[in-house]
Amino acid sequence: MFSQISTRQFSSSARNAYKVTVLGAAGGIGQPLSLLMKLNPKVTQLSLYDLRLGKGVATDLSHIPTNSTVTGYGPENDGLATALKGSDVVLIPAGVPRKPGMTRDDLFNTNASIVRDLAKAAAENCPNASLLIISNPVNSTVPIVSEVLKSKGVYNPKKLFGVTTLDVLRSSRFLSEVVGTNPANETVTVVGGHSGVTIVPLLSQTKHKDLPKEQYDALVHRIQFGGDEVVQAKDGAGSATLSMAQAGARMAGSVLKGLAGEADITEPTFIDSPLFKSEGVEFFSSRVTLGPEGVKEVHPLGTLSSVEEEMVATAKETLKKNIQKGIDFVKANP
Ligand SMILES: NC(=O)C1=CN([C@@H]2O[C@H](COP(=O)(O)OP(=O)(O)OC[C@H]3O[C@@H](n4cnc5c(N)ncnc54)[C@H](O)[C@@H]3O)[C@@H](O)[C@H]2O)C=CC1
Ligand SMILES: O=C([O-])CC(=O)C(=O)O
Repeated sequence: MFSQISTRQFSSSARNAYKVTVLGAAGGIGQPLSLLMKLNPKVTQLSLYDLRLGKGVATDLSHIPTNSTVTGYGPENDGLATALKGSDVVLIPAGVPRKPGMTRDDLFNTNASIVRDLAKAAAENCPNASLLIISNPVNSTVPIVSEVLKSKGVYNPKKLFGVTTLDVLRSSRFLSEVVGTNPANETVTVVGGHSGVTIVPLLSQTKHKDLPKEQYDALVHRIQFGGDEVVQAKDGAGSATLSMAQAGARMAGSVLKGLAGEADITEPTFIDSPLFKSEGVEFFSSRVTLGPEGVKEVHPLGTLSSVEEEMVATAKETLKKNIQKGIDFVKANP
């Protein structure tokens, strides 16, 4: 009897105990994100890696009395490989953030090789893990990871996610400010990608579809360029970290719920998507239902207003270039 119970506890289909690894765990996003993962009851092993301070952050978090062990690693003694081994979910917020005047694409030269190398390590040490990419520019770093995984023969498109959840959080918040409601009751689907015009909030699918044009235009602009607001307010000290940690923890929480077999877990996320592949857009963010194998269902965009149709068309053109840039980088710098 006892052995039956223990077997069931560890069977992969009904599991509720997961190893989550954060790469870049000592950074502005990494620290609060790691804290939030420490508070998630599905996480029983939290593994933190950074070039510096990984062990310090882990020791600090390890004093919180939740049901998980926390282990910190640096690059010495094969720390990255050890951090990743056996991971179910890997969150990647490693890399440099923007300063005022920069676009996310300006981060490409620095962050592309960081993400490529971390993806190689993930491919070698936890080829079945769900990988959640936060490092910018997301529109290019996600294709970088897919190319690396393909080159290692372990690419599973159902388990690679670009984290666009912050756009979803901002949409709820900013919409609620305009219409005077509780943001907790405002859900907005955001599709496309994660930068400027590629961020397309589908406000026509909310109950506030008749906003006056001026208000609507200002709201869409604020959602698309919400990141700039934080970059300017931080004045050279980085970009969104705390709201991003909340967004990353929500996305990771949803992926974990999907892995655990919970029903109807849906999030917008930037994935290897069938929606516009025939038009040459390999990755696209839309609502995705998450399940035990990762992506379970990719939802179509649904009915769009004519303005949204135009925004999606513009997003696709920019996305094609951003995606190709990532693919070309790995081809030229394997
Ligand atoms: N997807 C999204 O919605 C958002 C993405 N971001 C992006 O997240 C990234 C991180 O932002 P912050 O945390 O504010 O930056 P940060 O500079 O505060 O932290 C980055 C951390 O990454 C570490 N790191 C650098 N190279 C590494 C490597 N090879 N291996 C492991 N760790 C490494 C650094 O040591 C540092 O601790 C940036 O690229 C930023 O643009 C930021 C906000 C929102
Ligand atoms: O704006 C940035 O550079 C960081 C980011 O992606 C965001 O806040 O959405």
